[in-house]
Amino acid sequence: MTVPRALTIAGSDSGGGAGIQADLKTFQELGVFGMTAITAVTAQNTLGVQGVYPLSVEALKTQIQSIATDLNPHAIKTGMLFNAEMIQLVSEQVREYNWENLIVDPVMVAKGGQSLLLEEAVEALITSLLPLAKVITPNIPEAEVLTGMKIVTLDHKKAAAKKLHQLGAQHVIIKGGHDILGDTVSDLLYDGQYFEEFTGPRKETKHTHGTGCTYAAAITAEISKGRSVSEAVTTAKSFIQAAIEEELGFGSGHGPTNHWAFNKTRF
Ligand SMILES: Nc1ncnc2c1ncn2[C@@H]1O[C@H](COP(=O)(O)OP(=O)(O)OP(=O)(O)O)[C@@H](O)[C@H]1O
Ligand SMILES: Cc1ncc(COP(=O)(O)O)c(N)n1
Repeated sequence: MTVPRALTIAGSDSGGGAGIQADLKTFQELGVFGMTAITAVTAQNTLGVQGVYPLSVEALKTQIQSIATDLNPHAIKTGMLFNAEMIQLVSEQVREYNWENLIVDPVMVAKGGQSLLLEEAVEALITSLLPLAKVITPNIPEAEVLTGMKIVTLDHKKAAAKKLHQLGAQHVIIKGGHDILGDTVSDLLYDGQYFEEFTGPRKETKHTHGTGCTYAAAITAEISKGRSVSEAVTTAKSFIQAAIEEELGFGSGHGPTNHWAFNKTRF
């Protein structure tokens, strides 16, 4: 039996709700062996980001090399990439190792508003990494930055998804967490031909730290098992819905989601 294996290239969140920690917990819950290449160490809790300590480009390069030359991941996810040099390096390595199952979560700012990607790195993300992505998972503000378009209506979302596809991403998912408030939250998937919506009930809660990381990690885990993008998003939506609904409720600010809720509801 082949053990599905996934690599996350992202920042460490000391608070455990987002970044590398959210990715590993999600991989584990979905039965996938997780590996990591860390871009930066952050000091965070539910109140915000108290420090960002990027690693050297050399340190990132060697981590990815170690994994690529021995452990053969079936899918690769990127999260916080911090600067243009790291984006350039990851793009080169994705090409060098012929990694086709690349899921790009274009992390830009944390919930509390602190920057996790330098402004001058956005161009590198668009020109170097986006064209290599099998799936890109921006939230609405990230999709606005990447496309230069204002997104309010469903038609705007569709136009932005088309533009991101034209820029080279094979599949685009524009997430609805930041949508105008309603009873439901809808994520829009575009594969270059068809649109598909994934909709669930909106939970009124402040405990949404790491929702984006967790969702993209669940998509990555399912793709590492050989699922189609649409199948992977279906599972990921159920995973994040359970993780938000069964909230853990600790921390004085934006608390983490519940990574074990999905399996608890199934068994
Ligand atoms: N209040 C909510 N209730 C139910 N589902 C939600 C809620 N908020 C976000 N989601 C879902 O969580 C996933 C992540 O969406 P969101 O738009 O919040 O991403 P994000 O902004 O990148 O996350 P993050 O806040 O971690 O940066 C999507 O599937 C979205 O539909
Ligand atoms: C290391 C790291 N990566 C990603 C996020 C985004 O998550 P959120 O927007 O929920 O704070 C984060 N806070 N920290």
